[in-house]
Formats: sequence, structure tokens, C-alpha cells
Amino acid sequence: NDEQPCRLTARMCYHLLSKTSRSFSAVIQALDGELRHAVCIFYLTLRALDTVEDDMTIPIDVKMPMLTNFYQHLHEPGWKYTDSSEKDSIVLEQFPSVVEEFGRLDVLYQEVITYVCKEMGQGMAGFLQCKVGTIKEWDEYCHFVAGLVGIGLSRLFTASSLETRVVGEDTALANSLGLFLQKTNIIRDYLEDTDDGREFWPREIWSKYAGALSEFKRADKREKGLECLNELVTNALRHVPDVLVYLSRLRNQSIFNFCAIPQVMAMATLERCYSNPAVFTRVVKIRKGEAVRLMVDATSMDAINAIFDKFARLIDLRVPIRDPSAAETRVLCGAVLQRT
Ligand SMILES: O=C(O)CO[C@@H](C(=O)O)[C@@H](OCCCCCc1ccc2ccccc2c1)C(=O)NCCCCCc1ccc2ccccc2c1
Ligand SMILES: [Mg+2]
Ligand SMILES: [Mg+2]
Repeated sequence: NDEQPCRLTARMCYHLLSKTSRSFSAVIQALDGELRHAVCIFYLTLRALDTVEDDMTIPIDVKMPMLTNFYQHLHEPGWKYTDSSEKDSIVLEQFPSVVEEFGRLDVLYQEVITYVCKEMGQGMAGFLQCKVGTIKEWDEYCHFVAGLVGIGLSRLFTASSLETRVVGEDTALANSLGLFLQKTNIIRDYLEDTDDGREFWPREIWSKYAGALSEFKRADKREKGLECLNELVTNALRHVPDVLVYLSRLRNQSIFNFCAIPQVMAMATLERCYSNPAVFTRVVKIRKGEAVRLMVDATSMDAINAIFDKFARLIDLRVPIRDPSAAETRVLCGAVLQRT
């Protein structure tokens, strides 16, 4: 669909989408029918909420109610927030366009977006002052900021009738898509987040290898850092079976591409991060050419299986013999390979 929307507020929404997301803008705009606009508004609503969460200049006692009440702004024409210094603050400043377009969506889509926005805001508020402790809390945080997105998207897919009921009802699988993406981002963004004083690596894991999360930046702590990194990558790989089952249930090509492309990008990123000391010195990204190759290839279940097999094999070949997580890493990589 390359027609340009005529309504100014709709054009503004696609402008905001392209400005605030390199990785999702194209795949959202390629969605069929009513889904394209519903998912665009869904994305902008949650990006606005996340911009509040990420803004470290907002005091916690001000931020808490902002997050838990945010969903109410979807019904307040003209509402906006102009005091954010974040990179995506434009979506808060231009929020009136999002509210206007939200109000034009089918009420089924509005209900899903409102529900996820309310749940995510409450979840984010709960994690404001405490850093992620146990692995269970890591899964809870990722559920709130990403798992709920997968669950909401799946309900939008079913509501649009482009996918079956089971896609919208199997929340466990939908949750796994979000956890796989968010855990990969958290693993990859170690340096950026620790430099910002933000800790998303779970204490239950890193405390086995260091006294403080920032220690891994030191060269003499590199070995321990790699063992911690490999345990986190192994934890993230546990979601791969669910991801593959979820993708195998999709029938609409535009929805398949929309769901599959971020997942293969995450798998490629995880493989690049595995046992890679560069994670502690710079942000590890897959090369542009490889990302393009993955995007054009990831359009069928056979292609997805081949791509996941390739990266599972690459990780399996690099498992250090004495790595504490080695056994589980090899079992998980083997499980991906066995599936074909
Ligand atoms: O600030 C940043 O740039 C990154 O923020 C991260 C953070 O603050 O942790 C973090 O913010 C999370 C809270 C806001 C969620 C925003 C979002 C993202 C993608 C969407 C895709 C479609 C529809 C709605 C969407 C909503 C972030 O953006 N992490 C990227 C991974 C989250 C992926 C969410 C997700 C989950 C399941 C999916 C299933 C299928 C297709 C896309 C999916 C996308
Ligand atoms: Mg963010
Ligand atoms: Mg955030």
C-alpha cells in the first residue's frame, strides 16, 4: 500500500512512525487493510508511553502517575506533553494527531490498544525504582514492555479477521515473541544502558560473575563478562521454539513478514553477541547488507527455519568448552536444528 493518506493527522502519524522507528516503520506500513493504520496508532501510543518511561529527567513521583494514567489521554483530544528531552519526544508533542486517528479506529482495535497501554503503563510504573533482580522479574519486565505488545498485536490480527482465533488467544506464544525481541535488545544494549545508569540485566545472573554490573566494562573482568553474556543469550534462546510455532500459524503474507522480520533480526543479533567481547565496548549491530538480505529472505516458514538453523549452528560451533552454560546452549541449538 503506497497511497498517501489525505487527512493531515493521518499523514502526521506516518511521519511520526518513520521518525521514531527504523526497525518497524517499513514492516508496519506494508501491513494489509485496516491493520496498517491500527498497528501504526498502536505503535505510536506505546512509543509515547515508552518515551515517558525512558526520560530520566522526569522525577519518579511525577513519572509514576504519568505512566499509570497514560491510557486515559487516548480519549483527551488535544492532549500533549512538551517537556520531554528524549529522542522520540516528537511523538508526545504531536500526540493530538495520534488521539484523533485513534478515535477513528474500529472500537475493537481501540479496546486492544487501550488495554495494552493501561497494562504496560502499570507494569512500567512498578519497575521504576527497583532494578531487575530475579530471572522471573526479568521475564515480568519484558512481558510488560514487549510481551504485551505481542499479545495485543495477535488480538488485532484476529480482530481484523486476517488471522485465525488461535493466533489471538494463545497469549503464551505471543508473549514469547516480545520476550525474544526485548531480551535481545537488553543483551545488545549493555554498554549504552550502563552508561545511562540503567540496569536491565537480571541481578540473579550477573551477580554470579561480578559484584556490580558495570564491572564487565573492565578488561580484567572480560572473561566473567562473557560467561554472563552467554548465560543471557542462552536464556533468550529458550523462546525460539515458541516463536517458530507462532510464525507457523500465520496465514496472511503481510502479517507473516511483519512478525518474522524482527524475529530473524533478533536471532542474527543474538548470534553476533554470543561470546563476543565487543558487547562490552560498543553496540553490536548486524551489518546493513546482512539485514537487507534477511528482510528479503524472511517471507516463508521454510526460509525462517533455514535462517534460524544457520544462526543456531553458528552459535553451536562457538560454544566455549568450559562455558558454564555450554550444555544448555548446545541443547537449545540442537533443538532448533532437530525441528526440520
Ligand atoms: O526507546 C527505544 O527506541 C526502544 O525502547 C525499548 C525500551 O525502552 O526498552 C523498548 O520499548 C518497549 C516499550 C514500547 C514498545 C513499543 C513497540 C515496539 C514495537 C511495536 C511494533 C508494532 C506495534 C507496536 C509496537 C510497540 C522497545 O521498543 N523494544 C523493542 C522490542 C519491543 C518489541 C515489541 C514487539 C513485540 C512483539 C511483536 C510481534 C510481532 C511484530 C512486532 C512485535 C514487537
Ligand atoms: Mg525505549
Ligand atoms: Mg523503555
